[in-house]
Amino acid sequence: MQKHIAVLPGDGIGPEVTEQALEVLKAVEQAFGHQFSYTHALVGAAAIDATGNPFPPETEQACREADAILFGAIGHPKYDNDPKAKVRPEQGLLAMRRKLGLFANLRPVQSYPALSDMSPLKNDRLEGVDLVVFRELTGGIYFGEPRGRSENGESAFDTCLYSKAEIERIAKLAFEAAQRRRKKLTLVDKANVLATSRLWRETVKAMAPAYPDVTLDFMFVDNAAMKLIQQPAYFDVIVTENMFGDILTDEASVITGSLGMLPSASVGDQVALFEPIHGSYPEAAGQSRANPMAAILSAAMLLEYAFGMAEESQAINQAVEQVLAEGFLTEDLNRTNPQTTQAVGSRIAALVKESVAAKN
Ligand SMILES: NC(=O)C1=CN([C@@H]2O[C@H](COP(=O)(O)OP(=O)(O)OC[C@H]3O[C@@H](n4cnc5c(N)ncnc54)[C@H](O)[C@@H]3O)[C@@H](O)[C@H]2O)C=CC1
Ligand SMILES: CC(C)CC(=O)C(=O)O
Ligand SMILES: [Mg+2]
Repeated sequence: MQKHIAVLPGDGIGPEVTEQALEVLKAVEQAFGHQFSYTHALVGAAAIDATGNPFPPETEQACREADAILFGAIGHPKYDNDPKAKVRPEQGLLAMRRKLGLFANLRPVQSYPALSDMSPLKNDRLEGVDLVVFRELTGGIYFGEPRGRSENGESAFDTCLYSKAEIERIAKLAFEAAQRRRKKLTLVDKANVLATSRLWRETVKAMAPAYPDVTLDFMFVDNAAMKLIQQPAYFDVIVTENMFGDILTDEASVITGSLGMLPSASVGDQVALFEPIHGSYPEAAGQSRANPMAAILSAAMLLEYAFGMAEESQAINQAVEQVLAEGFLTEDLNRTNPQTTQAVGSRIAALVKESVAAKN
């Protein structure tokens, strides 16, 4: 099958983990006889350095012309450490999500038995953890206007804004996912305090009768943060607003043992984008120390969701599980004998090819 992928490596570890995801995609092409073409484009600090714009028009065009987008990560300390910076890499990420209409970010979380020693959670809490967070991605406090500083600079403000339509479109996807899974949906909010959360609760509750096979419950975000650690297997599908989903999923990554394990899919009405949930991890940039699995598992999600290639996606997931079982891992998951980013990516790519060759 011929497909076209826009590749946006971004900043920090973004390029090195994306390179490994590409190596694995090339292994899939070879093993399954597909032909993918790739267009590389700039985003984030790399795009600011080259063009002054963190999401330049050429990048937007490359995204719109693609069948799917593979994204690494953005962010650079020179902006993080400058509160007065006029333009920031993160604006590129937010603009990309908004302009491409990527309103739902699906973040699956599962426990891997091979990593149980790396998770701070006790083994009995890890059993059967298989949940997915539907994080709203183009609304809420990351986008609401007005925002800024008071004239005397002594105070600052942000706006959290949601419309019923924004809530309904992501809740629909979350209800449908719950129907395909264990039929349980949890809305995480702060409806005891926030007006936006009360709108979320009212809107999602009103939709529930259309999904009679799904059990819907509600949980305050502070309680959810605790429950994710105390009893993660409680959850099936979580739907939540932008900032709560952002924070809860970094927290949920400790279930697996590393932030370098969680992939995601950002979907909307047009082209979908696939990205690890982690950031640009600047401390490790250029050192081949970062875990490439979140990026590689994002490529597996791309194959399944954007191209309908379930078997190909499964081949990657199985190769990752095998590498986990072998203990052939980067330093976040193997402190005594760590492998490089590149070695782990190449091992997964080789296993994909071997597994397909063994079947033929
Ligand atoms: N989607 C994106 O592009 C995101 C970008 N950022 C940006 O990234 C920069 C750094 O932000 P941080 O808060 O430090 O978040 P981060 O996700 O880059 O790193 C936090 C910590 O997680 C671990 N980690 C992250 N990715 C890893 C990987 N692949 N392998 C092993 N360990 C990994 C490291 O211990 C690291 O110190 C900032 O500029 C921030 O704005 C942050 C989050 C998401
Ligand atoms: C700029 C941030 C919203 C990025 C982030 O933390 C994320 O998308 O997970
Ligand atoms: Mg985040």
